[in-house]
Amino acid sequence: MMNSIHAGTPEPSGGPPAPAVEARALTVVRGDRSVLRDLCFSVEPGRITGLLGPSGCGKSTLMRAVVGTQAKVTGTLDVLGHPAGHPALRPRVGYVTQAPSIYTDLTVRQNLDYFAAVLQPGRRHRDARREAVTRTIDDVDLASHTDVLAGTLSGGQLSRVSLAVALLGTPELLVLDEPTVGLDPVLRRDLWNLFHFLAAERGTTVLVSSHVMDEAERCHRLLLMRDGEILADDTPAGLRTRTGSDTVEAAFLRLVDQASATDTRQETTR
Ligand SMILES: Nc1ncnc2c1ncn2[C@@H]1O[C@H](COP(=O)(O)OP(=O)(O)OP(=O)(O)O)[C@@H](O)[C@H]1O
Repeated sequence: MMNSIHAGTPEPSGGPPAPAVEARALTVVRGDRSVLRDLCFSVEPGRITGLLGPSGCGKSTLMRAVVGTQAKVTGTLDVLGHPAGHPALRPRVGYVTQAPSIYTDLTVRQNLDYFAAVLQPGRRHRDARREAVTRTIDDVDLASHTDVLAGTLSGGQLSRVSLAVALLGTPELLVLDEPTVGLDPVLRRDLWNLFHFLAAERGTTVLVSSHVMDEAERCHRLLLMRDGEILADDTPAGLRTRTGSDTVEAAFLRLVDQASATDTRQETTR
């Protein structure tokens, strides 16, 4: 296994490590609506940050903004020390969308060979490419399926191929949009073990969205979203404690109820 520590390294001044992602007054307009409003948060390097919230609250939009594929973004959004979408970030950020983006008429290995060649073209990188392809197949536990056509894989296997593609360049920041949707409990557990391995052993910063609240407990830190805003930014234990709840799900529901009550009060005083 490679063991290149990228993030979490203290600043030369000895201060805390710089955030992997930092947003200030981040607003995104889609159609005629502000779907993210005035967000301020930072993502710790080398840790797993979960982005949680109900369907439509803006998780994918926020991830797209972080990887630089979202239009109409205003405010400040810095990623690994550059403005989001900066060309220097391309090899440093891995992104897995909800829909697997791989070629179904190629085998698992052919897909990875192809994307590895896009990342590191040329004969002189041949050995590095081969090493990266073997490493990522191993990471996602698909060694027994390397010569299987992607079109004949199950949904869970397909999403693991997508993840392997994102891991090819050993990204410092891995952005994962609902990677465990539709997976069985064993696969979900294996994927979460992989995320923890990546954070702990390679120093990878993982930003992962989910609307499954039990996955929240597996994150180091959580950003809870509701209707384009961040409702809470805390550790799972911190959220449970400050809301007096037994689970993150109960904490989230309590925060939603509080926010709804505030909204109603504001409506009635207008
Ligand atoms: N092309 C678009 N034009 C206008 N509004 C859009 C567009 N795409 C998404 N939206 C709206 O933006 C909001 C946020 O969508 P987004 O996909 O980011 O939510 P999400 O939290 O990722 O949802 P899910 O969990 O279902 O994937 C939603 O209300 C959605 O209706």
